[in-house]
Amino acid sequence: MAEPVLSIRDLRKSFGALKATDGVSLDLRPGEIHALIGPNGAGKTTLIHQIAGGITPDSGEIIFLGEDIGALGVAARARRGLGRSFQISSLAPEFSALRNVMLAVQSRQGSSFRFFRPVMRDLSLTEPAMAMLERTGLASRANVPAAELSHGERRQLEIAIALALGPKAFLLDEPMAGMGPEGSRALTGFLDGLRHEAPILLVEHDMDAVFALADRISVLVYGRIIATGTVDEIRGDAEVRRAYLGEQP
Ligand SMILES: Nc1ncnc2c1ncn2[C@@H]1O[C@H](COP(=O)(O)OP(=O)(O)OP(=O)(O)O)[C@@H](O)[C@H]1O
Repeated sequence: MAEPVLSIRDLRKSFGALKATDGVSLDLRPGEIHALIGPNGAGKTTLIHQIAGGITPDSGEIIFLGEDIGALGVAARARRGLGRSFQISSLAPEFSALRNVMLAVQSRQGSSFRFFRPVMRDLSLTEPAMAMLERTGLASRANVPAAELSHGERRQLEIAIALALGPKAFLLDEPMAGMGPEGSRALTGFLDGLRHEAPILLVEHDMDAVFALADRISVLVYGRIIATGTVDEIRGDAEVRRAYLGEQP
């Protein structure tokens, strides 16, 4: 089997007496969507933040592309290709959608000197940025300020920005949240293709999306993974049904 792109080994994080991450190990393999599901407060977001670098684990390893990235900050992990889309605050609200993606393209290209060219006419930035907006279905909204985009459109913009950074893996925390049925369907189709570009660790409460997309699912309950398996294995797992799926109407 191919080497995992991302490997979490025995990760632990407590907040006071609360074990938010209690010995979590999981792999993200090339080409897969690995969904992380679990009840509210199970520790999904805390786990994603530890992988992205925003929260420091108490112990454990995070191996990305064969390298232990545990000591690196958020920006250094992103530069190595750990793409994420869950920080709406990372958008510049007054800038257009296009300009937001151009900033990401520019940061990927490095800080070359561009003092003599008006940025919006710089084709080396506008063309790839426009291509990302087209891929995420946002091209017709390219000139709209991020602040005026709908919630769903902002999620699309975050993904366009993540794509522009050339990720080798994606961390997506509830991309379907706040999307209508049509938006969820479109995003599901988009993510389906994206896995071949970079595997995706997907935190999602929308079970239709999870069951449609996931190659594997890990179920997190009280900071521990109680099961990892295919959609069929997880649906048929008695403990999972009791701890989580059974709660769903
Ligand atoms: N900074 C913090 N300080 C103290 N407790 C925290 C902190 N962050 C998270 N927690 C607690 O850790 C536990 C896990 O929270 P987390 O947000 O990771 O869960 P989650 O699975 O993402 O939940 P949801 O599905 O509701 O988003 C919760 O009990 C939460 O209250």
